[in-house]
Amino acid sequence: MADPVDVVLQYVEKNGEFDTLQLSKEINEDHQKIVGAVKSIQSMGDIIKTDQVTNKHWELTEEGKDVAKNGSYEARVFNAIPAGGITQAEIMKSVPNAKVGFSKAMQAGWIVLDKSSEGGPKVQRKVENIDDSVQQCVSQFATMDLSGITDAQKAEYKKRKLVTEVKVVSYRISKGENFTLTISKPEVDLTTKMIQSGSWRTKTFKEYNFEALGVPPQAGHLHPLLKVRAEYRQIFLEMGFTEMPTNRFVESCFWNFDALFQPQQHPARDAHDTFFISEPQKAGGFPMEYLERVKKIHSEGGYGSQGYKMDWKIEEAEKNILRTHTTAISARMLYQLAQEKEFRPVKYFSIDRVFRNENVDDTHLAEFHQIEGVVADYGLTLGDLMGVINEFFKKLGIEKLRFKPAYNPYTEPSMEIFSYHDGLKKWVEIGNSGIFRPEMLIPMGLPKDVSVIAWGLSLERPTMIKYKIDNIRTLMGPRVDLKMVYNNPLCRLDK
Ligand SMILES: N[C@@H](Cc1ccccc1)C(=O)O
Repeated sequence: MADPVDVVLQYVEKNGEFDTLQLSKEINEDHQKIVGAVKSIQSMGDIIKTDQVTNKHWELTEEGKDVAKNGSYEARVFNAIPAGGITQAEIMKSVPNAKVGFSKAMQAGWIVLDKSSEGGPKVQRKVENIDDSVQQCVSQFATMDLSGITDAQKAEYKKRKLVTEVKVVSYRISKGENFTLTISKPEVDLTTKMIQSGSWRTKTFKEYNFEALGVPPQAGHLHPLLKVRAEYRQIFLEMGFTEMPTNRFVESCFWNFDALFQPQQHPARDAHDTFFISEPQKAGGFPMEYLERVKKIHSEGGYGSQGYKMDWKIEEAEKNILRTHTTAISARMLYQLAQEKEFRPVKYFSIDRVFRNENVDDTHLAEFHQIEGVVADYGLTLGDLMGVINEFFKKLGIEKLRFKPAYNPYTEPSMEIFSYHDGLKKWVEIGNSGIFRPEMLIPMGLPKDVSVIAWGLSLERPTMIKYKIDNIRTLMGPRVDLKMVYNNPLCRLDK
């Protein structure tokens, strides 16, 4: 088409007043293009007057079009019934959306299910003729003349997704004070040429539009997991915790299992549950005196413990794996703490990735993130553990907690943490916790009257709940849609 700005001006000159939708129809041009022209004329002063109008009208959906053409599903069910009746299974096969059609036809009293007929129940016609008022009504929606159609019918067909109500914003245009047919488009850029030739002196320039939205900056966007991680980190920091350095995915069995008093025959150390590294296969650089004490507690016991009374082999401890929990880092940190001249109480946390050789499904991946909190101090008790955990979850807005006795090789007692999920209306497991065993702490060199309480949970579970994601593969892995990352809002865990 000619310049849409000219088209609009000519049209208003000819017609005096008009609606942009009317023009769009008449010259068969995209309405948005005309609206664009109107807005650009608007920006040049009072050339035209504009009034925004909101129009609503009904349109048939694809399904609605099908019903208008071929009849309602209930009529199609009715029509598909031969003189002798038909089984329900056959009806279901022969008509699209037969389930809906069947129940509507039953409701209308058009058909019956005759249980007494030979060879099993059959669907029979109950009346001779039907009047397919749905088809008639829906067809009427296409004509834009809705006389005789009640609001209840409109609501019903909308609910059945046969029709939709569409809103279109258009503009009524009339001449303004400074109406003219010949507007010269103002310049948008001051160029070198204009300066050199001096032509800028006589040109008009477009005014700055300070209301215009800027171009969204091409900045990075945090993934939902990272947003939720930032919130958890904030909570730990508020509670005076220090972050542990978790920058290693490859860990030795020694720190991942042995230091945590996990027996060498434990099933978690199996290739079914753990990823073993082939290159390099072995780790080294262990603090040997400590390693000897770990060996001793496993094989012979000590400090009142019987140990496992089994051979402890360094070959097992040397194996490199992908860490199965961040508790390996807690072990390293506690060992380091024990090497300091004098014991000082600490509160540590970490949030990072761990790996388990699991079958992948909607809620499990072979890697996920663990959130872990550890407190070491003199004389901590189970009451302290429950207290910190309550405090921690309170900051997340979770107040209904229950603890259930559990088993971990490295904690005694151990407790699973459950919280009442208001949406699911049941208690769901949200974490695991315990008091680290003396068999783990004393070989490290920590004083005997120091106890260490700890708890762990996954980052994925609260993130999925927060962002209403029900398949973990939407959140992690090759199927992640970057739009999901761009568009998801920042989070507040307690909201
Ligand atoms: N490491 C445990 C979590 C945990 C951490 C600290 C104490 C007790 C349990 C797990 O993987 O589930």
